[in-house]
Amino acid sequence: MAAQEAAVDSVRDREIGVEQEHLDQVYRRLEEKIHEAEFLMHDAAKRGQVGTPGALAERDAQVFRAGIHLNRLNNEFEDFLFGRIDLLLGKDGQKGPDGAYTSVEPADDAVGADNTADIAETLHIGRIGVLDSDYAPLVIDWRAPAAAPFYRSTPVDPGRVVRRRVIRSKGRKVLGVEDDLMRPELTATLGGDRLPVIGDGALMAALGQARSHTMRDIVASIQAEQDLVIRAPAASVTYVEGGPGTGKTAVALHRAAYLLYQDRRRYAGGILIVSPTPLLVSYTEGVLPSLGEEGQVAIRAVGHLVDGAEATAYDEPAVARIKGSSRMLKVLRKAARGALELSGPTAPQNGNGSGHRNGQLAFGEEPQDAPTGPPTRLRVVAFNRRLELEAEELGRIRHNVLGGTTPVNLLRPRARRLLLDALWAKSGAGSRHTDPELAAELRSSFDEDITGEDSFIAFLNAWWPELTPRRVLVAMADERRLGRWARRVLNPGEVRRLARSLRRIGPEGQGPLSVHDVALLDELQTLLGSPARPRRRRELDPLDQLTGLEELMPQREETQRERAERLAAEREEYAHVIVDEAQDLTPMQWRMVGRRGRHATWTIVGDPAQSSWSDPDEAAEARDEALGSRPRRRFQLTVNYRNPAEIAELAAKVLALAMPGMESPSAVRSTGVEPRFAVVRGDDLAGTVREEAQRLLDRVDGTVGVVAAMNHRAEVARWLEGLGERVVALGSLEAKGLEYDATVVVSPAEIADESPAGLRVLYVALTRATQQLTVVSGRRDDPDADGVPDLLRD
Ligand SMILES: Nc1ncnc2c1ncn2[C@@H]1O[C@H](COP(=O)(O)OP(=O)(O)OP(=O)(O)O)[C@@H](O)[C@H]1O
Repeated sequence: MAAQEAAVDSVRDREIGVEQEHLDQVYRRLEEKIHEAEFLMHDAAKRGQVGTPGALAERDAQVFRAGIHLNRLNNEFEDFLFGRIDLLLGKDGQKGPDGAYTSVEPADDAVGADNTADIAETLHIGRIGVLDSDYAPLVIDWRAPAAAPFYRSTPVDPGRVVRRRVIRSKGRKVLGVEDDLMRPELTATLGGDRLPVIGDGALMAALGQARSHTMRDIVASIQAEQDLVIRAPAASVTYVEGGPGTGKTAVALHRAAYLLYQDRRRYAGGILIVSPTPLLVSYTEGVLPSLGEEGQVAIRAVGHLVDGAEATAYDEPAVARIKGSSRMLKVLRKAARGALELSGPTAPQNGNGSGHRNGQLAFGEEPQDAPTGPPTRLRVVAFNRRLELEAEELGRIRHNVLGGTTPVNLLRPRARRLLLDALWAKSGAGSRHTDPELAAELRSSFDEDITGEDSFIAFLNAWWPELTPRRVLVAMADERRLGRWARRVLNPGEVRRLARSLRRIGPEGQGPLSVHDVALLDELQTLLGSPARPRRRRELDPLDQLTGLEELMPQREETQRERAERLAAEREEYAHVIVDEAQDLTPMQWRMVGRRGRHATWTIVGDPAQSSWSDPDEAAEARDEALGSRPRRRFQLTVNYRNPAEIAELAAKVLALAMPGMESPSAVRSTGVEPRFAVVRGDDLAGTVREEAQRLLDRVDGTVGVVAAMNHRAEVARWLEGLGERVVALGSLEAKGLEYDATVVVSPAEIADESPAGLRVLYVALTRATQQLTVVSGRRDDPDADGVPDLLRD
């Protein structure tokens, strides 16, 4: 027995040695490339300014890229090389651009009659591709077509793959190998020797690792059903559904990296990943650089999509429901136009006391001011005559201009023209000349006279100010006014709630916003429009005045980065939009996201069973509107890689209540550790929660998440003070998409009662742990003798 183990160990060591040799070769090759690039640079520098600026820049860029390459390999990638496949002879004998044979199916004579076969090709898979000096592949990029069999091959459908190997490495050192045999019936030889097979369970090893506060990539263990989604052609809409832990977020991120690799030019337009919470953004953000992509991908929380507006406040469910509903569109349309008329002549209001009597006052220079109402009369002097427009005429003109759907801020020139027309008619000067040319001349000098007058400019600024989205939102905080704009759309109770919630933004519009407010601001921006402004002149680019190479290096690096950042900041639309946790977007949020991908292709991942939006049908309708008639490809992910079976089973009880008939994904592993139920002693909820968190901290190496109802999260954070950085307190809605080694779920009943979608939110909370779960019941949970709360009993 011992001898057998020793033999296995020696085969393992030998195989590790084989992979180590290969990795050494890869690094040697990379260093060679760096040297080549450095030589080119020094050579170029010696020859001074012989090359054209373009050629120098190109060479310099090559050095720059090579430097980044090595830097990354040395520092960032713990496991640069992670896979290998040993393949039978292919059918067609064609090579792809990466030098590997591309056919998926084996040649007819690849396997002998006695079930023996020779390995015809061995490919190593890594985070980026490396070719040797003869352009033969040393490492194939994981996104290349030739790497697909590494993920797709299964014993049922092996293709050319005989042995699939996962290589564990750290920096330049190979630590271990794990093999799967795809064709166990074969006797395969490699270079005359029998093909060895080492251990199993590469996936299980990956899943068993402790969790940290940031997500890892899954590039070494992507599963076949996930790979299909990652590599799906980017035409139109790719729609992915799957239960908790099926890898939707991981797949979405890997897909972004794949798309960029596969068609860099097309996606130079940028990829936007929309995430539900800033917590999930910071959890996932690190994954892309490790996949070999950065710069072109923006990961943003749905509350941070509008520049200059960051959602920090939380709306109670009843308010969120109003703000998120597509009914708001009607209200906002009215408000965007109505905000011009605040307590004005055509709509007398209780108002904020209009200080403006006529056009002589300096009106509304600060559009950010709380609305004070427009002037009621225009007085000017033209051709030595005093001309006046009264409230009623002004109202008529405004009404006239506002007909149609043109954004309000873009209508100002039209309003100005109609004012001039009305004044011209008043002046009677039109009848003085019958000759059209003379009449036109007279008219234009009349216009010039008036528009040069300070009082006219001041009047126009006050009567048709440039409206900002915030200003309109502030105007909506007045309940009576909002009632008018929301007539027949919202009921009085809804108007009251909405107005009260908007008062949080304050009269200056600088108070905290919620995610739902941000979608309203974005809609208003579209309804109001931005008047054209003179463009800022582009700064001189140092590359345009290229002189010498050496001074250029540091400068160039900086300008490249700056330029990337500037482009990202200016970007309003993207070439591809990925929506994570798509089930949670409200109709108004779908509109906001939709505007950022009008010409984009889309990847949408979500799980209806985890929706915290109370009316999933309405949201689905808005989603369909945002996506238009683009054709959809649907995928389903079915395996839960996060939760052990013990936790998944418990969560399935809540799923059955929340979405009867909906199937749970099947858990891929089991730990033998059942969820634990704790009951609060006396009234000491704080003590019990703290104790359970401490208990779990002692049992796992990684993180512990404590999930409670939204309105208890601050309190729970205080209970956990001093327990260290591995433990985090979360509100139920913040837990979305995250995962921990262990979780404590505090009072399921409270979470479930929190909102109409409460059971689905509870389902989310119960599916966050990779190893252990404790449920703490309060009195409201009605626990039985074993501490199992009512909601989680059979
Ligand atoms: N093929 C895989 N290999 C290794 N780990 C995987 C694989 N697929 C998923 N995982 C891991 O499973 C966990 C869940 O993945 P992810 O968060 O992407 O799931 P999800 O479907 O978005 O879940 P939820 O809907 O609950 O947010 C992550 O830790 C992820 O790294």
